[in-house]
Amino acid sequence: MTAEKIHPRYLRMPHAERGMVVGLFGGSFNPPHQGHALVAEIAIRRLGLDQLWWMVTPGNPLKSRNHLAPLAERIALSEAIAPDPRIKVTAFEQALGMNYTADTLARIKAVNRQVHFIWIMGADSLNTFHKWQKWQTIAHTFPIAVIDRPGSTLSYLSAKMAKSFHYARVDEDDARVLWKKRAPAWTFIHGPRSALSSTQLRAGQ
Ligand SMILES: Nc1ncnc2c1ncn2[C@@H]1O[C@H](COP(=O)(O)OP(=O)(O)OP(=O)(O)O)[C@@H](O)[C@H]1O
Ligand SMILES: O=C(O)c1ccc[n+]([C@@H]2O[C@H](COP(=O)([O-])O)[C@@H](O)[C@H]2O)c1
Repeated sequence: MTAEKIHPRYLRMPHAERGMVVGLFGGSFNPPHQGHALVAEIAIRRLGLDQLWWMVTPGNPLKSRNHLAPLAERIALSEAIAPDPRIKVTAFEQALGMNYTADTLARIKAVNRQVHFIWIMGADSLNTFHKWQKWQTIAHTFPIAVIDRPGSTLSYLSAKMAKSFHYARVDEDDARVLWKKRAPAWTFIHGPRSALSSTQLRAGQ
């Protein structure tokens, strides 16, 4: 399926008002599942978000695209599963020709100087974060909230990112004011967990 089948509203960066706190939740969503919806719900509540941009990536640079469903399909399934009107499903990275998060965040920052952003990811992503392009730049761009995930609970201690930015860790009791912190700043949020994964769903389990 090609970009022409994607409604143009998904190819524009969502609009946020000045002063808003906006979570950026990037993912392959191949397919999206209730674990993603739970992360979004926890992030909205614990971080006090006005919006959460559910950013469906054209393709994770570290993953093979062999079994990647078309972007239009991942967008439609994300819309169907996103539980809250504050969630804005988007795929504007496709239109910008970007799939490196560092580039995306630089662009978001450049055009939204008055908005407060927080990058959101699951605990498994924290484990591999140091393999992302310009990962230290990402950590210096926006605060980061890591949501616990079964199997990766200890990443907040063992991940390379966690060690490198140990000094910048914020207690989860202060998650609601994370947006006020100057990056680097990150927190690890515990709460209800889901063991679901897209891999499992693709395997039909
Ligand atoms: N069950 C879950 N609990 C917490 N975070 C999750 C969960 N599932 C996915 N995430 C997070 O959501 C984001 C998008 O994940 P992704 O779309 O790759 O899903 P996935 O289930 O990990 O997929 P796959 O199994 O194909 O790797 C990532 O930051 C990931 O860490
Ligand atoms: O920029 C990178 O090098 C990079 C490497 C791996 C993952 N990411 C981003 O991380 C988000 C989660 O990806 P995924 O495949 O784990 O759902 C998604 O927005 C990807 O574009 C980004």
